[in-house]
Amino acid sequence: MSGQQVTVEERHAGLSIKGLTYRFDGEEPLFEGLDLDIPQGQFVSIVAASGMGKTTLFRLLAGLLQPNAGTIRVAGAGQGHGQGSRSGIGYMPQRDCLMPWRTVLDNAAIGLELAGVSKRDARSRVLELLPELGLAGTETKYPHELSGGMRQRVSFLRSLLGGGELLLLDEPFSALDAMTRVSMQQWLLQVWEKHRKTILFITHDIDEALLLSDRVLIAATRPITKLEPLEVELPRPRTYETTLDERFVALKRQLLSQLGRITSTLEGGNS
Ligand SMILES: Nc1ncnc2c1ncn2[C@@H]1O[C@H](COP(=O)(O)OP(=O)(O)OP(=O)(O)O)[C@@H](O)[C@H]1O
Repeated sequence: MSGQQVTVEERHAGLSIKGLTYRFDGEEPLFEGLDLDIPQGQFVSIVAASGMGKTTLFRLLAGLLQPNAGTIRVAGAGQGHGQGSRSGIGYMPQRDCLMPWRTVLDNAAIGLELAGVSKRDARSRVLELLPELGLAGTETKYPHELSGGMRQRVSFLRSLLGGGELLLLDEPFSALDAMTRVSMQQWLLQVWEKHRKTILFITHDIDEALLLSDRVLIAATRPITKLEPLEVELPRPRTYETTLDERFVALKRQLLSQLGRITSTLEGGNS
């Protein structure tokens, strides 16, 4: 596939997927001929029913699974298609997966160390960023000494430092209580507005998807052959007040109606 022509659109994409097809052995396909282009620096959320393959998509993008067909290009990442995990992508799973025996400093530094940065340089980069991420003074603490929100910030920092231009965030706030979740959304918006990485974000929470994203993608078919886009043209910077804006409410109504139509189609198709 390396000899394929690359279009201008693909060259400016943070992520470009062409004809992605994947099925687990002996199972129905989850993706069939899926195309997707995400411009560099956009914040995009995916909303899909449980079990449709969101986490599998992330594992394909991270190179942890290999597609049956199709290509995946990530700006700044190593290979587009092949064996082994893809470098240049930060992957933050639902649960923080911090190592309990490592301090905040050493947990956050590991992504850089794995990328070949010396331990000393990795640590000084982490120390530089801790205050900005609301983690000042936590460097010698262990994960069990932190709140859930703080653990997710450390996990995010590790992904930010270890990854390149694309961050994959798999329902990172789903295990947090409502108040912590709201403050983590504000926090993520501020960090993203400063660093402007391309973010692909999985969530089941419609308000969260609309508040954070430039575009929401909805999985409309099973197997997923396309993702229906909803452009979120709300001004930035956004705060929680944005969720009270009438334009936000109108988008939410539109998204709920799209989801309702899709759900009835999927249920009808599966019966
Ligand atoms: N290793 C595997 N082998 C076979 N089937 C699998 C494997 N991993 C996942 N699946 C199946 O693939 C489908 C998609 O799984 P996936 O975890 O990607 O869904 P999801 O959309 O992320 O779901 P959720 O929202 O519930 O987390 C599910 O039916 C799941 O049972």
